[in-house]
Amino acid sequence: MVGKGKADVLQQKSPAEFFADNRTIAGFDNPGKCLYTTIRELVENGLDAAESISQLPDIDITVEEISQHRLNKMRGVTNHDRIDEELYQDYETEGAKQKRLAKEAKEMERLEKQAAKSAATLDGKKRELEARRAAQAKTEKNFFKVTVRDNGMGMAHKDIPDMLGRVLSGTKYGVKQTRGKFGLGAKMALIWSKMSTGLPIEVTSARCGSASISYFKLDLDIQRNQPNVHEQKLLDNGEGWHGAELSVVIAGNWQYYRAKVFKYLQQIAVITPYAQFRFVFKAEDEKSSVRITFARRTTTMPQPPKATKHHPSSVDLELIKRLASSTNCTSLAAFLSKEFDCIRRDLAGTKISLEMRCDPSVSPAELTGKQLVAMHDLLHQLRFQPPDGNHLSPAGEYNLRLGIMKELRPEMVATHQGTVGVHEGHAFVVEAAVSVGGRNIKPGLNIHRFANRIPLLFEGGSDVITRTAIKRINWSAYKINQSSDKVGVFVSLVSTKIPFKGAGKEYIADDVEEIQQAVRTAIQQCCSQLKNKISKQQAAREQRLRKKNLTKYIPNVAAALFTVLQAVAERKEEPAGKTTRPEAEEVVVGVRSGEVTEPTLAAKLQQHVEQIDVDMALEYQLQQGVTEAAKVEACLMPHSARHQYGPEAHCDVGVIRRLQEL
Ligand SMILES: Nc1ncnc2c1ncn2[C@@H]1O[C@H](COP(=O)(O)OP(=O)(O)OP(=O)(O)O)[C@@H](O)[C@H]1O
Repeated sequence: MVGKGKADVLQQKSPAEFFADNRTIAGFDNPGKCLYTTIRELVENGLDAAESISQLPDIDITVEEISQHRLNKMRGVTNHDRIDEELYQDYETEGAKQKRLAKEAKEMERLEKQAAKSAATLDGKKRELEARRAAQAKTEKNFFKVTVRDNGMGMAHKDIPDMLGRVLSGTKYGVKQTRGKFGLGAKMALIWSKMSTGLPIEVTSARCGSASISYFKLDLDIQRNQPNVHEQKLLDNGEGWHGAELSVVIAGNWQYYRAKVFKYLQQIAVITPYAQFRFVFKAEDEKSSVRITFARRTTTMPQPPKATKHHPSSVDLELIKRLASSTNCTSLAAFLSKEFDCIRRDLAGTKISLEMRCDPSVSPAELTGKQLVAMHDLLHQLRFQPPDGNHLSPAGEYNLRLGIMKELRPEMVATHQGTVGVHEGHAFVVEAAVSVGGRNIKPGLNIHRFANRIPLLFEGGSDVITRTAIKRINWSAYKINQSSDKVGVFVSLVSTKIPFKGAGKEYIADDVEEIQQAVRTAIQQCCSQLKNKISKQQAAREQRLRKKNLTKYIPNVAAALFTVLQAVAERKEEPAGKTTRPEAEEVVVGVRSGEVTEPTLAAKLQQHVEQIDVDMALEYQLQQGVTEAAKVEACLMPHSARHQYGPEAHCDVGVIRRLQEL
């Protein structure tokens, strides 16, 4: 008989244990990414909290570097001097150090020699070396205290331990557009803090109008998935503050991820220009500290998203069972019309019940398992109005444009907001902006992705927005060169259900046909608007170039012309049979009298070039068509009852009417 091995023993894991073991799923990969995701999760909670009470968000983010020595002090661990250096990983004998330095110098020398032969090889090698160094830096870790403070709705005292100390608990599970969704982010930051430093989270929070401020120091019992409160107290809220401040001490890597953190902050400032973000990085060495403020540029906030009901075609069997057992409705008819979106009263009252072969007055709680299965099938087969999307809260073209102008200062930008689409019974809206030019923009497509107004910075290659922009748009048809022009593509998707891949909310699936199509249409609409502007800009550029070229030759032409004219002027007699035109004769006389000189000729030529410029501009306008709508009445003197129109003067581009006094 084979005995049961240890591996066969049935074990169970709590959700907290599962996520602690599989941190990557939630975006907590390496120390650097953990620092980035912690900041992101706390900032997004702050934004959700402020927007839910229609408060212009004020978010303060502080990342404080903490040395191992200070961390040990915080943890109450005694700092010991090393007794035997050789036992440590970072130990290097003097000989080994010299050997390493010599090897590195030799490698550099070799690379430089290669440079003489082929620049490309050197580039490749350098990149290889940099990648190796980066990979090393990525896994290096330091310690940081991350604190995020907001002016949102705050949390009720009694709920704080569960909200922040129990994985998969939150207030954002309803059918509502929110940045948070899974009830996981802040807890993952705490789990990482427990795993990397062993320190608890500190929370200070007050609800609007609350006389006290709640303070908690707590951590999470990972095996039991339960909060473990170390300390709690109520402080006086004399100043009537509301909001939350969360603080965790975690391992991280600032050096490698600082660029990502700044990019994230810049992107979130683009999509939320009505928020103010103050970021401070306090380094151990004061010189390396950083302070950045992304100032609020508008006080116009999008309408807050509203909670809506489940659309009948979005519900699964389990959800129907849950709704039927928890509803307050006492009849099937009321249950269908009150618990679901888009089911008309008349349909719910008779027709659907009839199709289900059920009495409309039967209590939902009394429906049998089979009847619930029949209801589920039916709800997916019947035709209902799609959700109208009024509950969604896109950033709005105004905000999107403002954010882009503020952060990137492009030469031109076009925006478009698509109509409401539906995916699995969930409404969605796609907004897009395409910009050309601007500061800190690389040539090519610079794609910026947002989902429920969160910037997405990782896994871009698999995302529906990136793939659509790169593969499904014919940029040249819009006079945009996708490799040499500095193009910014901004696409924001809002929905009550974003098809994210993974709990880390890093990219949107590319397999939803409706979303793919809506993203494509939104980008194309922006491109069409830009095409017109780009054509005009190109024509103006060509014109400027032509003028520049003509102007360049004026001195030489004037000199040559003047030499010829001088020769003619010095001639005593005209050759026989040759008659000179009177205008030419006039010029020759001018040369003789000194009235026409080389500079006057040059000035005349310049005047002519300027005139061509004006004529061409007018001609261009004519080609574009001066439409009725484009005509503007301009009065050059006060237009009153004492005046009337006199005779009209017509020219190619307009009509001038003289005003006469009566
Ligand atoms: N700054 C805050 N202000 C008010 N409530 C907060 C704040 N931070 C967290 N909460 C509450 O705690 C809950 C849990 O937050 P957590 O970050 O763990 O998950 P979430 O935001 O709901 O979802 P996700 O995991 O998708 O981010 C939130 O649903 C919210 O109710």
